[in-house]
Amino acid sequence: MHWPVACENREGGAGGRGRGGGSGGMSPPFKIAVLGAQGVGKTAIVRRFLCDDYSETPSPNHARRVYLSAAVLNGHVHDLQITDYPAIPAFPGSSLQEWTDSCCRGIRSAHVYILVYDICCFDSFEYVKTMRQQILETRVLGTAETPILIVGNKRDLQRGRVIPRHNVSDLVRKSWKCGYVECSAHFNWHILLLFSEALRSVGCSRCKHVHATIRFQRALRRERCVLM
Ligand SMILES: Nc1nc2c(ncn2[C@@H]2O[C@H](COP(=O)(O)OP(=O)(O)OP(=O)(O)O)[C@@H](O)[C@H]2O)c(=O)[nH]1
Repeated sequence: MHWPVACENREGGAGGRGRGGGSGGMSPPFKIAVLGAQGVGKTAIVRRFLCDDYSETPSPNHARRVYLSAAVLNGHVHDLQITDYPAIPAFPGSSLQEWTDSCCRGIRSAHVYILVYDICCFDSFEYVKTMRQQILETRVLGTAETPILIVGNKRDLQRGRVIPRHNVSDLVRKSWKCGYVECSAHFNWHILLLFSEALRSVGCSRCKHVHATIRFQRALRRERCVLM
């Protein structure tokens, strides 16, 4: 199994362009929005995925960070735009609100939302609940299907879990009809899986017949699993 090892992830403003290669600029990037309460590990997850990097020092985000990467989906290279948003107080209810708050730019047109909570923090799950509800209520009209993936981070702190896993999983999968993944950015558990799930859900809503075969640029190495 081979995949590109060069890392071309770029960090910058929303004006960042897709890669010159990849899909050849022909198709828009898959836009992935990572949301969650403060300190749940959004940045840690994104950086672990893109750079295999992890820091124990909290570095609160006050602005959104946009990263570009790529994934091979069923033999085609797609640009990925992953945006790590700060803990926004509410999902913007209109385009105007979205564009007047620089933290929120681009959020309403994401193709998939990764909503992260800390399995040891009840309030962070409440945040996810609220955010999901607001996304469903306020998304851009005409985008009926809004893939949302719920992610429980800090799985390594399992002993401090505040809601039993099966309760959350049942609620999320059966009632919300969303995907659910638990991960640890600290130990790199299920980080690849969660982005694969996110991409799969975008593939499914964009193109029904896609049974996604996914390889990520740079994100797969050595001991990590290969998803085919
Ligand atoms: N034990 C453990 N700690 C984690 C994990 N992921 C993140 N952390 C820690 O949680 C703290 C917050 O992580 P961040 O990635 O900055 O969280 P964030 O959600 O981006 O925070 P804001 O930008 O403030 O919203 C840091 O000290 C991380 O080291 C994890 O999987 N396990």
